[in-house]
Amino acid sequence: MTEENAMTGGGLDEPVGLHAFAARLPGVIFQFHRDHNGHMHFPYLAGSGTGLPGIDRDRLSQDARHMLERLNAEDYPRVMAAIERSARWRVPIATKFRLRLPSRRSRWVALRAQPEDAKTGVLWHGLMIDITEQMAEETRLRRLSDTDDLTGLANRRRLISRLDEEIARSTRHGTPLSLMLIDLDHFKQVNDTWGHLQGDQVLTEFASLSDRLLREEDIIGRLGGEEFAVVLPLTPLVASRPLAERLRAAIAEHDFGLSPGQLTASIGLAEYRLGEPRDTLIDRADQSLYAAKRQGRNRVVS
Ligand SMILES: Nc1nc2c(ncn2[C@@H]2O[C@H](COP(=O)(O)OP(=O)(O)OP(=O)(O)O)[C@@H](O)[C@H]2O)c(=O)[nH]1
Repeated sequence: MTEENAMTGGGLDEPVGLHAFAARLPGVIFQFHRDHNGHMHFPYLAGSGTGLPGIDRDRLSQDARHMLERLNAEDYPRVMAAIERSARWRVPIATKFRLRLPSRRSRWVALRAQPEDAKTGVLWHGLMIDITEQMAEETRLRRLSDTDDLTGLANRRRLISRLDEEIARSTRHGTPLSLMLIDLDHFKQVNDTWGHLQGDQVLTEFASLSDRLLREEDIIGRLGGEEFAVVLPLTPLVASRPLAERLRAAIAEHDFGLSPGQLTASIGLAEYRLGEPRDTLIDRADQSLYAAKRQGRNRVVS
């Protein structure tokens, strides 16, 4: 599109002014000013986004707080820090935030702005664009890539990432953390006797049974095949044992639609030792699990 075309309304001959053109943009362009006393306002603000309910352009031209007050509480410190960093080092702002609307719904907004020195402070030239739909799609994709297809539990990647987060938390605060590995016993026989589809059904049912029995803060995931893991935050070994025992008993008693005494599980436990690598913790839980299998299965070993 040539510049001349861009300045004509709907591609017709009638020319439109820059402001009318800006008002039609699917977003917002702005100038944002912060004076030496920290007062902020928008000397220029245009675009279709300025028509959002609750956004008063005239008030914003006097005082930016009218918009900053509408930022989601979680995002507010991050946005303010980005403005501060940009003002101090004259680096561009690139951030995103949620803007609360009067309907109590909120929209995700991406913001890019370039700072420059102004006599009275710092002046930014920037744009904002609504990215609510993209953020929803991103969340959906992340959930898909984090989830085990068959059982709907966290997959290995997600579980290991949550384990790493909990290890970091435990290291920082000195709080206890345990890891439980669960392996269904003789699962090959389930498949061989009842067929692979029934095997899949058992795995799904096992997943929802375990999910129901665990506490809200416990994180269960499927490591692969018939092996599962549970990250138990704020839980020392002495407290994880009864939990594992309850789970083991519930599995042994549950009717999976196979023959009686049908399905059992072996469980290995280990408590995180301050400073040990994540894989060492997994190895120790795995050794406990192996011991449970060796000792006859359908048991908990720590
Ligand atoms: N139906 C089904 N079976 C699976 C799936 N993933 C792994 N398996 C089966 O799980 C079985 C695991 O067998 P093994 O590793 O020999 O262990 P096991 O028979 O459970 O014996 P122990 O663990 O020693 O008690 C294999 O037959 C795999 O095919 C799955 O997604 N669906």
